[in-house]
Amino acid sequence: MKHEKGFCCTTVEHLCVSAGRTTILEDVTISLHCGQLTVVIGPNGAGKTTLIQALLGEMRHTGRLTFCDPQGRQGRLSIGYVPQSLHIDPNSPVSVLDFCGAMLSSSPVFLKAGRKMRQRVREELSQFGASDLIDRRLCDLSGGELQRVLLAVAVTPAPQLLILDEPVSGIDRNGLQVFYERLTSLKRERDIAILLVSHDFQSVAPYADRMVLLDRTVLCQGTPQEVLGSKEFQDAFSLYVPGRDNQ
Ligand SMILES: Nc1ncnc2c1ncn2[C@@H]1O[C@H](COP(=O)(O)OP(=O)(O)OP(=O)(O)O)[C@@H](O)[C@H]1O
Repeated sequence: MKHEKGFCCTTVEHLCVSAGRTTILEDVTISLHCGQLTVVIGPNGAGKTTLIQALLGEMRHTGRLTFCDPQGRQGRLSIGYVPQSLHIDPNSPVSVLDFCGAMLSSSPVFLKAGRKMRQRVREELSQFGASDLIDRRLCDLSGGELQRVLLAVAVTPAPQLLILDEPVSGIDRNGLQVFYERLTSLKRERDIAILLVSHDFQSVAPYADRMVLLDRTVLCQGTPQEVLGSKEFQDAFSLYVPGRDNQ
């Protein structure tokens, strides 16, 4: 049965991460709805990257991460991930086709993709305006080009949750808008919950459905307007806003 859009939900409950005696994240509770873009913001060292690592299971944590369908049944959560950057050997001969083919088929990267796989990769890349990159070497791509390729791989097949860590570095203003518009189409057409960590909260705000202000714990969450207008936001970024009570 096809579910109604926006009704599936990934819930992060009471997530805590410690390193030795240091508590990096404490009691983080967030709901991430399918078809919505949730943007996590916070000052440097707030724990944004740690949150992503914990959600990906790369960092030990306590708390629960659950996925529920519209009937409230718990299911297995599939996650797609686009990292902030990827270290690629500048001499690596691996092409975009080699990389995507290996990711989509789980074959070793040295096995050349056949005609069918080439067609499939081209189709996936075309949805992100990246089909012309198919024969380029990965190491020759710009930051923005690489992000598009990684995004195409991360959403094939469509995960329930897509996590993006600061994917805008290396992308200019125009590229940034196109990128956010692509995310908007993605969440609508594929009904994916998207979690985006961003420093550029002003640019991303018009595209965000929800915003979470993090600093060790969740200080504030709600619509972008609610969060960006909150006292917690002002305090976290030490802002003085003329015309309002800054006490
Ligand atoms: N493995 C670790 N052991 C000890 N401390 C850690 C570890 N990983 C991160 N930290 C500390 O946890 C805090 C949060 O780090 P994190 O990188 O998650 O923050 P962030 O919000 O992503 O920061 P930025 O915006 O600067 O990238 C920092 O003070 C960092 O030094």
